[in-house]
Amino acid sequence: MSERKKLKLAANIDGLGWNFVGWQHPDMPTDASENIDYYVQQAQLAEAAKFDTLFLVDVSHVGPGNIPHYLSMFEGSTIMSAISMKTEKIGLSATIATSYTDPYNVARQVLSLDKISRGRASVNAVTSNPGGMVNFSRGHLTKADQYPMNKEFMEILIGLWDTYEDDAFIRDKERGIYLNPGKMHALNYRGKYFSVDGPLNLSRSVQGRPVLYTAGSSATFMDHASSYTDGAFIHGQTMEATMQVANGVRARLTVKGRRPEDFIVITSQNPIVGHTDEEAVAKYKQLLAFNPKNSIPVPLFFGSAERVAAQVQLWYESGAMDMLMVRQDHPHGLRDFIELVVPILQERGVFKVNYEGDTLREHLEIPKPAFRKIG
Ligand SMILES: Cc1cc2nc3c(=O)[nH]c(=O)nc-3n(C[C@H](O)[C@H](O)[C@H](O)COP(=O)(O)O)c2cc1C
Repeated sequence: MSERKKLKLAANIDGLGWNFVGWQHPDMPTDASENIDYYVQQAQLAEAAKFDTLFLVDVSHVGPGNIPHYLSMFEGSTIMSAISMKTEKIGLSATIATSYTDPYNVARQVLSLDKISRGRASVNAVTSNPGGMVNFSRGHLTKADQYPMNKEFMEILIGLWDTYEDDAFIRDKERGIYLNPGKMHALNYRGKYFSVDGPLNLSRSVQGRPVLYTAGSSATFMDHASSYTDGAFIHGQTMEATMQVANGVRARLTVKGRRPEDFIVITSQNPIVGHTDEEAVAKYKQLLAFNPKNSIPVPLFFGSAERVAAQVQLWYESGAMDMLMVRQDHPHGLRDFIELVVPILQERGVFKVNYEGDTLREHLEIPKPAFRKIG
């Protein structure tokens, strides 16, 4: 365990929360999911608590039956760009669906976010629900196309981010030399779904490349995560089930000659925390009372701060997660976790007390990838 990095924390900025009723709470702005002031407030709260990154999960196809948050929420890279100007250290992550956009656009958006934020950008590149095909002029494609597209997408993204070598730009006014053209590389990728020549018109990231994640549960997801990404967002109903997926991804990393220590396994929970168990139960019941027709599952991380801190530590130490993503069920879910649980984790040496670097890769304790020639 000597190489074990500290626990990482992510705050999922989920506006109105992950249920149908949180928006009715008196302290929740009813437009929270598209309210810039609310997002900035949550981001600054997480940064003050030294969270490693912000996260925004996404949806590509909605209808009136979705949770209120999904019905009116910001697009990820747009809101993360705005937040980057109101924060200094915390990482920024948007989710994009590789089935519903072009890799050239995403490479450019995310590397722009990386430049704007001075090395804090990341992207969660998921296949998404096949229902979204109809919104993106891709009604001729099916679920069976999604992972092959995802593979091509990842290869192009990584390739485009290595368009320029680190020292490609000379920018010497006296000599009138802007670029060393020998250090600019085209991609010339030809796939079944995407065809991209490159080069991309942005210099290399200070963190090598923006951090790349994906999310899923299948064997194909694990193969893609272990081949291409820096981290994987997984889910399990229990700690044991989560550990099984985590270990599945780690085993594949090892087979491919990668170090699991250089990879971030992420799982999300919606903690409801109180000073005491009774206080947490009261918060949960308050949510239920807003609309008795809408039940909310009892959170897995639930109860007094001591109890929840012990759960977090156990999940982390047993390898079920490297990073906990905190989502909100209760409008004070993030604040309560920060005020009550984080100090306990810090006191036990599980979570850091200060940022030790500037880039997201430094926060995550994962290496800066060396430039790799493409094309
Ligand atoms: C933990 C987790 C998080 C996910 N987050 C998103 C998301 O934010 N947006 C989205 O469209 N799909 C999301 N998905 C769905 C995946 O993109 C994918 O469509 C689904 O998991 C099916 O693929 P699989 O069989 O490999 O799991 C998520 C899936 C998992 C397991």
